[in-house]
Amino acid sequence: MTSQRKAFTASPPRILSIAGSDPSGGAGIQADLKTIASLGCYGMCALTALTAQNTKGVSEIHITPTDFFRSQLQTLWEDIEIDAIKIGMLGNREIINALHEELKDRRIQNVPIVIDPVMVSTSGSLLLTHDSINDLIKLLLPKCYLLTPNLPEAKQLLEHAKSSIRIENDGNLANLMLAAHHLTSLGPKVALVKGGHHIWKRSQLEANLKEIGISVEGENVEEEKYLGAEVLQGSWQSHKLIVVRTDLEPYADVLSSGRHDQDPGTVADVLYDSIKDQLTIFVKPHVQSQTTHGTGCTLSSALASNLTSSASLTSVVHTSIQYVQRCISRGLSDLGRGVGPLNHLCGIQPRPILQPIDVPLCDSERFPLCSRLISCSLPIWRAFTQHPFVAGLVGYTLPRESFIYFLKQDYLFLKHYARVWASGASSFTVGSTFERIATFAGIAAEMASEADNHVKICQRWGISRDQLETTVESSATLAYTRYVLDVSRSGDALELLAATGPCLLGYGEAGRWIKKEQSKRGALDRSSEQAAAFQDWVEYYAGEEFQKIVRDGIQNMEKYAANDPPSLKRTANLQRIWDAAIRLEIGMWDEALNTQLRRDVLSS
Ligand SMILES: Cc1ncc(COP(=O)(O)O)c(N)n1
Repeated sequence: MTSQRKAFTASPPRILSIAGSDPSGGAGIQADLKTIASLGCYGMCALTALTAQNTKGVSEIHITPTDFFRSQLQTLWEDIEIDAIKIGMLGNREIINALHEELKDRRIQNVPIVIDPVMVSTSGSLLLTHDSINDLIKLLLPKCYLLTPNLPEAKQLLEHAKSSIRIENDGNLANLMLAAHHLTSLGPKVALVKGGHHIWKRSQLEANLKEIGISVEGENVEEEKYLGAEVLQGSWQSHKLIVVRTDLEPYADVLSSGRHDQDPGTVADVLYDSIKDQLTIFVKPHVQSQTTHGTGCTLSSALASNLTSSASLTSVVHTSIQYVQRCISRGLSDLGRGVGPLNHLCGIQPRPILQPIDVPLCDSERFPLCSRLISCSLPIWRAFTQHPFVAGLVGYTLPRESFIYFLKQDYLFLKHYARVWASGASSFTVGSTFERIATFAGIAAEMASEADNHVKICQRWGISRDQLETTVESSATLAYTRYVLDVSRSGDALELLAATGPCLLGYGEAGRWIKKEQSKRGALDRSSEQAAAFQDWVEYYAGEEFQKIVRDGIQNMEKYAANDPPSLKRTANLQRIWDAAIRLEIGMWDEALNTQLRRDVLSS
């Protein structure tokens, strides 16, 4: 049982939180692990300290003995590859020095490190001794990719580092920008200074934006591009400057329990990316809430999780901020008697329409629609493209009967798919041009060639085309194919592309993922008939010919979207279709893995 489970394990991105424990579950490693899991990643932790605390405050702190702290890390390094690290409460100098030593390990040299410089808890307890701040600056900031202080913490760090820069604590955007910029000279490549302590009237913030040369109307307003935000561009003191606003209607409706009066107040965070020399101001509505315990922990672990995608830094930060905003707005206000925790798991309940973007597969600037659809479906997207069925093809541990079962069903599936494209080519709608007819008919023809590949693989086991043709269609195949046919008849071209996109893009990604995983394992024994058949399948989907079809498919979708940019409502509908198709894809693979159970009810 154990080894079988292991054979089918496809790990999601692995995030390590190095932080303290909060037994009330709102902050520290407890918040981190919930955040990481709800963003579709696998969370681990090494404890720097035990605290006794609840929603009202911290009553006691017990710092982990240094040797034991190091031992936790070494035990992880020697076994598990880590994709991102988040560092939170450190407690004292001994822990900082021990961590500094451990971070020298060559196995984690390229892992992005996010540091939340936790100094004082919301309730006022000291979580880092004063004499530790210089060590934090000297030993850990040079290792840091992304530092996430709030403005008072940023000010303290700069003062301890004897920076010549003086920051006022008034939330003025210029202060946030100066702080973010100067903090990167202490080592971090990127600094995100959180301005949540200062609540602006929207009109004041707009005046402040104007003062620094960003206008809210006019030429530098870039149209919303599926980002779920209004994006403005400009410059400040020779740095490129972007403003991402989610405080304006209709974006602000993401906070369903927030206030909806004229001016609910606005807060701003500032990011400085020293690699691009670019500042980004994230302006968001102030969420009227008493449930903010653990906000910093949650944001930094969301950032570490989202950094494992290949999204641009701006969209990683935007995505993470939006996640935290939602968790605060749905916070658990009556959990205890003090400051309640965020609702970390609200993100895995049915999603509101405007999810922020994040781009695991394609570039958000060149492919805004596809990257948006993928990022908003990320947990199920990963469950699909790295499904245990797919994972079983990496080392050929997938049961043979599951594979054959799937090929037979997929053969039927492809036939219905060809019908879908042919009907898309023949339907006469406003967008019915020769180009569209030719594209759609061309895709129908590609289905035939994919089906031929299935026939070729099946022949290895003496299964003929006739047998494939007479296979009984399973419930998962019926559900998926008829759903797509339904969309093709009742929807427009873009909806059809959203329904079929997961199949095309997902198989392309699965093929590439299997090859990548195989290359990590070194030489595989391909001498058995089974291994050869599995590998034929892998090579087909990872091969350049299929990958080109995927790229063309992405471009085709983007072209349709660019010609007739979907409104927010239509984008939300495309997302629903896309998500449904992913769930149906997962259903086909689930079913194939459960063939033993089905044998009695389906003739093969
Ligand atoms: C273990 C631990 N880590 C971090 C915080 C800071 O969180 P907050 O500022 O919300 O109190 C905390 N209270 N406990």
